[in-house]
Amino acid sequence: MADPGDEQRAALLAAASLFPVPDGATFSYGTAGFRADGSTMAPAVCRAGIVAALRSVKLGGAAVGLVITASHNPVGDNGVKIVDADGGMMSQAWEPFSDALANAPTPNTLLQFAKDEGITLGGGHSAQVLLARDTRPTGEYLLDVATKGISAIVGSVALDMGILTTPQLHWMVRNKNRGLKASEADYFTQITESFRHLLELTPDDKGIDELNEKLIVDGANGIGGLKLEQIKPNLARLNILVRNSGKEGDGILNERCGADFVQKEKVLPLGFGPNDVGVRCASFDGDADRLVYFHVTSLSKTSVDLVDGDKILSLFVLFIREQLDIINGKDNKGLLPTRFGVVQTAYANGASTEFLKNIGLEVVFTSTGVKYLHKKALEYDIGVYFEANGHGTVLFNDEFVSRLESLTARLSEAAGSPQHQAALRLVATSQLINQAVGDAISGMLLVEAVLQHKRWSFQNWCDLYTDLPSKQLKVKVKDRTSIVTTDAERKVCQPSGLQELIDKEVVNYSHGRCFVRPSGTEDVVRVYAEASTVEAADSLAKSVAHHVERILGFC
Ligand SMILES: CC(=O)N[C@H]1[C@@H](OP(=O)(O)O)O[C@H](CO)[C@@H](O)[C@@H]1O
Ligand SMILES: [Mg+2]
Repeated sequence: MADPGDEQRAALLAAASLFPVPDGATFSYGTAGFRADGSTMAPAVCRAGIVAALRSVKLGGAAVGLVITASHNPVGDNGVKIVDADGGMMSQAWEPFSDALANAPTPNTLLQFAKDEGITLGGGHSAQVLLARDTRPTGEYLLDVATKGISAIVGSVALDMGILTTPQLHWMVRNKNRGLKASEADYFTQITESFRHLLELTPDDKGIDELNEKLIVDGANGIGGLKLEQIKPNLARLNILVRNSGKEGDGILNERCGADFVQKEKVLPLGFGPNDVGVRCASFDGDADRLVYFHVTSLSKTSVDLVDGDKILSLFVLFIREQLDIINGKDNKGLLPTRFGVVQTAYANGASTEFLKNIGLEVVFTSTGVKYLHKKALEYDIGVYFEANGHGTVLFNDEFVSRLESLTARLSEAAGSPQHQAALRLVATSQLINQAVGDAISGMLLVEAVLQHKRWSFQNWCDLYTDLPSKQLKVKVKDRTSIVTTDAERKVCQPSGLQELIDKEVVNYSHGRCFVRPSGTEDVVRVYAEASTVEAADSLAKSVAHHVERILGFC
């Protein structure tokens, strides 16, 4: 009888030889998967398919996800990201293996890894991988490549879920493994229904004025705008207009539009202009996992008033805190004692952190990248996390949701009481906001529901606090990895002497703050500086960038 190991080895060799790794490949899983020019991605995507299938086998056949996307990057780029069985990012413990495999010429790395991990290939657990892609031109081809990689693990099944936003696929994987409804139609039903519930729970509902109902969304010419168009008719009390919608002929993906462009450049995306003054606008990135808001200002033709991830987080925090205070009283000793935490990164504007601390919240910091923030936020009953660039969500712990649901059932005897209403609002929030990952569409609906709840205009929201001026620079150096950081990337520990130089610069500036770190997605060192004026922030960033260039060697 043939050894099942032989069949497996032959399948791996066949897939690997279809997409040989070029000499000197240096793929790195990075902050958010493998990314590069789309035309060069096939070898890494094929191997990511193998990793995803192997991960599923390791997890006893639970569904794992694989998305073909390069998010906010230019249309010619593409990438691949693996979604773990809980709907979150792939376990970090598997990243070194993924790197090794993506850069390895033969399948031996995989067979050795499987052995080390105690995974029996062909041992009865078949793998299940759900696939999706965004709208990039190389997407269809790369999805096919990923399928071939998945098939190289004998007995595995690849399920193509279609063209989706990244958060939709995360949601599907999470739901499928929880035995819940997991189709795209189910996703749409859940978010539109919970949005409607939240609106029904708005206090003193007098309806809202026409201007506040209007929302213009910049879809980055990606998948998010297309999906939003689909659910628009089911969204009560919102008059949504989608621009850069991703429809044929509308414009190029992420080109001078989208959340990354608006947040970094602080200028209007294409398609927006003076006629939009006074209207609330939102912007998604290319795969719709980032969300920012903005206003067209009457002062300048191009600049925007930006509401970034930090202010979205602050709005969510105020809303949730209000509900918790109604249920528990200010001392948190009432019917539903709650561990409520807020997670940010070093890129959070200092004014936002101060605002959150001033209202008595526990704020913790992690390294850059959703995988770190998400993990931290899971430690709380309710954990809110956001990156300044608009990646983020609100996580409700399972045990807490059970307590919340039984409280809601108990309080239904006093239906309509403030406590019952507040508990129902929290339940609806936990169903609206994506529990697997940051999601521009569901995040936007929560923003809209909260603004209506508070009867707030965009300006009320903007005025929560004033962002400190900040500046980000990229420095190209010989080897960015020679920078090693600590304290959630806020301090440099290597090369020695660099932190002291940064400290010496910072003391010269009022409200000065500055840190440097190697990017996880680009071959650059990022410099971030904050100070009380735009000029001071620019100057601090420049001085520190010079030190980085001098010490690490400019290239
Ligand atoms: C300063 C910044 O915006 N960094 C981004 C960027 O990571 P870097 O490691 O900084 O390249 O891309 C990540 C993935 O999209 C995102 O999570 C992160 O916030
Ligand atoms: Mg994205």
